[in-house]
Amino acid sequence: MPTIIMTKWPTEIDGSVRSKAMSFLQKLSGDDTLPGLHVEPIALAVDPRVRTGRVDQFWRAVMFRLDHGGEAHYVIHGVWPHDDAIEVAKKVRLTVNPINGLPTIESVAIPQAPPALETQTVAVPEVVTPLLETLGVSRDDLVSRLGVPAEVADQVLAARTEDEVLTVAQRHDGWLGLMLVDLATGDSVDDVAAKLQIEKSPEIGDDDADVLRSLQHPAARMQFAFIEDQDDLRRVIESGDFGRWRVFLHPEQRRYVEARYKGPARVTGGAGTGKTVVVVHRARALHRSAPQARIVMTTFTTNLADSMRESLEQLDPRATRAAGLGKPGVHVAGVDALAAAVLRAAGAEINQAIDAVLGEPRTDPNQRVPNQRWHAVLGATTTTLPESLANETFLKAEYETVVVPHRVRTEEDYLRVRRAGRGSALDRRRRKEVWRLIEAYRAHNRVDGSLDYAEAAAIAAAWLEGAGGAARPQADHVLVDEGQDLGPAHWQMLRALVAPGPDDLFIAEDSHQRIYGPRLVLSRFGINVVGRARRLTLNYRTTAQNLRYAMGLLSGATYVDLDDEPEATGYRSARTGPKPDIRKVTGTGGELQTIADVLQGWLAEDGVAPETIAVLVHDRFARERVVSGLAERGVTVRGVDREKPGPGRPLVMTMHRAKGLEFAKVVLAGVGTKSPAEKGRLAALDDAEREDAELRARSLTYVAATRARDELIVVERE
Ligand SMILES: Nc1ncnc2c1ncn2[C@@H]1O[C@H](COP(=O)(O)OP(=O)(O)OP(=O)(O)O)[C@@H](O)[C@H]1O
Repeated sequence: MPTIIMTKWPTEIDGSVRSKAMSFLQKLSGDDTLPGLHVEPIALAVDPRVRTGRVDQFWRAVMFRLDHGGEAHYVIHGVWPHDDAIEVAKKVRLTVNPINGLPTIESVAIPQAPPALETQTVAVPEVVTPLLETLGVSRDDLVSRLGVPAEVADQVLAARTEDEVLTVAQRHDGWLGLMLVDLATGDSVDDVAAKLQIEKSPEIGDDDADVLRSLQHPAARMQFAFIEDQDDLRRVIESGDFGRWRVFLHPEQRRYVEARYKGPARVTGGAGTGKTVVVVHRARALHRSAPQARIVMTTFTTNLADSMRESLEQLDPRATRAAGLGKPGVHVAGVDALAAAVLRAAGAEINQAIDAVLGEPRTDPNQRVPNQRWHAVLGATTTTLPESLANETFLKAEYETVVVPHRVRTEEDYLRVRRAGRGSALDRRRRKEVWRLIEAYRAHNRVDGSLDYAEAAAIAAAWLEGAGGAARPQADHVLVDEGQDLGPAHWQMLRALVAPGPDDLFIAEDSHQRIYGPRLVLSRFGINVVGRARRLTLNYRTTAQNLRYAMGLLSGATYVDLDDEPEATGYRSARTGPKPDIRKVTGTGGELQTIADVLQGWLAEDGVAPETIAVLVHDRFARERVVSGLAERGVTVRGVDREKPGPGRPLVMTMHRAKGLEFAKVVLAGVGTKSPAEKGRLAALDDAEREDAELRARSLTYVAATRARDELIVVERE
């Protein structure tokens, strides 16, 4: 039976043609000799492998036929109206690059347009050394080492700035475009060759078997997908632009999806580099190779867990959802929901685990402590501690990063515990005083019998580790997204959820986006990823201009990853667009009017779906203010809290809520301003705590700025 190999189609086709194309390809993959398919060569075509096929009376498919091992293989180039299809078919050619062994589809009769070297973003002086020359990349490197076609090499060598190289890169899909982006952003020729897994002298010719081999190369699979079954086919045809992640992985993404590790592994990468995509694909790959395996996919927030679950369903509707924690299939849940599931699974045995962590019972372990509890405790208890310690931020952090994970049950335990990683030193007298507040906190919780989130996770960990019995792992593979936001007790629980072994834990993280969790080092929790930590660098989401602005927000601060190593930067994007627009405004009125004007302008543009526009603000109060302020100015928007955003209106949400989401156009409001309450809170903190709070505030703005795919407007109050 013929094999179908799909490409990213260069033409836009609407739904009805798509379903006809689907039925054509289904028939083709069953029997390519069926007369109704009209699979025919084209006279005078530059490539003798080219064929056309009849999709319907009006539409034709253009494809390449390759014969190998007694079977036909069809590389589907696209679907066009009849006459256009014949024109395309005459000119198009599928070749193997003789230097790097990668496949290329080129249209021989259409000359390459010269690079449009002017861009609106950079003022270039008259005489400037071309960028690649400055970076030490020669024509010989490009042509003879990497296999860049000579005319493209000449164009990029003439380009003076990064944006000019990106303009050339944007004209070339697949490995060639990617190569140019990586070179423009400073990768060495060797780095590029290694990333794309290009061998020095691939022994590859140009017959059908060679072409097929080249189509299987990891770098080729960014553009070419071998179809295994009808579901695969449907996924590729229906995916469109936004569904490409389901099919065409970057070679590095593919590597981390397919790699099998001896123990925990970690992938880092800036916002939008496709970490979530890797986690979801990897979960599916593990599930496919062992359908009975118990796979857990988790992240910090419930909203993100929901969207990962949806992504898995889109990727593979047949992937089995586990019937619950500890059952075969894929179980997707936010990390705190996971803790709750463990507590439920433990039944009465949980009491021993509660005792191991708290040293006292809780009557209602499934109930969570209300948000304001530390506040209430501070209001009701006198203390001799200075304000820099007697505040909610310090006490909560001390409790969640020292007391709970160390299972400190008594004052004596607390006086002895190591407070590694905590900024403020505490002498014995102060420790006693802190412990008094912790006792008060626990006393409040005893009354309603509840646990806070950190306690619940630590108790879940204790039960899984075997408090009162043997260890009780509930999973074979655990995959974690947004790892930077998890706290110590979460890691204890995840470590205990799966027995140490091959592919036990896979973690995606970006320390630049740490907005919830404390700084911590994974090895303290028995999670050792040394030698298995990897990095993604290509941003798929946002334009190079937005990315530069977002990275600029981080400059000057120091970030370390979950291995305590400095976080790298060097992220790049293959897309270009307008520079972010920074608008200075005066007062709340000025801010609201500017946002209203921007939204009205965007809504008036053709083809803009309102729900792809978002206004991101600091907190719920600002959200409510913006929603009503815009309504007063005639712009109806939708304030989004925890629920799934609906269609039809621009959205207003907090920057925290926007984590993991993306929008075509984004307004960031309130950047650079702090409310009086926030100023007061920061002023009360000690230096270490304040520094961390400020780092997180920066990260929050970075998270928000990286939600914009195309356009970003930042409204700053003077
Ligand atoms: N191989 C790919 N092909 C096309 N699009 C991709 C690919 N990988 C990722 N994307 C797209 O890039 C965007 C960002 O991907 P994803 O959310 O996985 O990144 P992330 O690193 O988890 O981002 P963040 O840390 O900001 O949440 C998504 O729209 C995703 O569909």
